[in-house]
Amino acid sequence: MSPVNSVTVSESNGLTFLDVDNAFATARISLFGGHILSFVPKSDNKERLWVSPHAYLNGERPIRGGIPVCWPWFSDDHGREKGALPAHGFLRTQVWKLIHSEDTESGTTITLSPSFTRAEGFENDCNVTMVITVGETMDVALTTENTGVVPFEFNCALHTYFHVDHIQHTQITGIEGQYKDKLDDWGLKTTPSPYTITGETDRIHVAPIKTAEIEVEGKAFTEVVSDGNDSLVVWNPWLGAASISDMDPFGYKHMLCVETSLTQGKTLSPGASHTLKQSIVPK
Ligand SMILES: O=P(O)(O)OC[C@H]1O[C@@H](O)[C@H](O)[C@@H](O)[C@@H]1O
Repeated sequence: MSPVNSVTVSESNGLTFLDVDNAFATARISLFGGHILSFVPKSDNKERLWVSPHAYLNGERPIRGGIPVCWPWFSDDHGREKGALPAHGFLRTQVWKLIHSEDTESGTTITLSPSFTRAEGFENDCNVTMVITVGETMDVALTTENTGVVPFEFNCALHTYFHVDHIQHTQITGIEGQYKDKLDDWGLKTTPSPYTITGETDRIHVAPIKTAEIEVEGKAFTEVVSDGNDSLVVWNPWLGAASISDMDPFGYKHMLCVETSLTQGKTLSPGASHTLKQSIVPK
């Protein structure tokens, strides 16, 4: 379909990109992965997302940065041995379709859908759509609908890489309680207060946390509002970035993943649907 006036379509290295430019913000979306790469609100012209300068933007690998869509499993939680199936599922490495676009008084809405939702490790009938609204805030809603005759279980995440000027001057507010530490055999730990990032961090906060805020240099920068989640994941590879081929060794200084997630297994009955939402709210 032809998109609306605020959206420009371009191609590069075999990938198709949608660039949104409206009264409120600019944004960039790759149809490969249904992957949002940029959100710059016009209120302050500051980029809210981070994309690695070494990201593969040619369809060979998932894109490092922006908002990878994890579905129908999170990380390697696919029930087989690690590496047997792609980490974070198979939506972030396929080409999505543009279903609809619309300009409204409050922004531009783009609806995307993956080309396929059934693959090794997940053989169920369902529809997946993602509605992206680019306005004063960026709102992303990922809906999974069971169109089959048997229930199924799935997980998903909006694995957002937020841009921060410097990780050592960054603090997260709004997260309390315990988290599961992937770096310590999933041991349960107490969330630090203040919540700063001082080393490699890979945590699943298993609670339906609705609002978390990223503060940089003591000032609120980006609020992350979640809905339909059972967890919030916080990830920064720190010096481990040096061993990630599509990150540079110091890339960790300018990013922080705060991921609106389902990690505990959501069962959908036939006919039922679930929406995972993340809003990125500039402060
Ligand atoms: O390198 P990937 O597959 O994009 O994953 C990045 C990270 O994603 C996070 O969500 C996981 O908690 C980490 O364990 C993982 O390393």
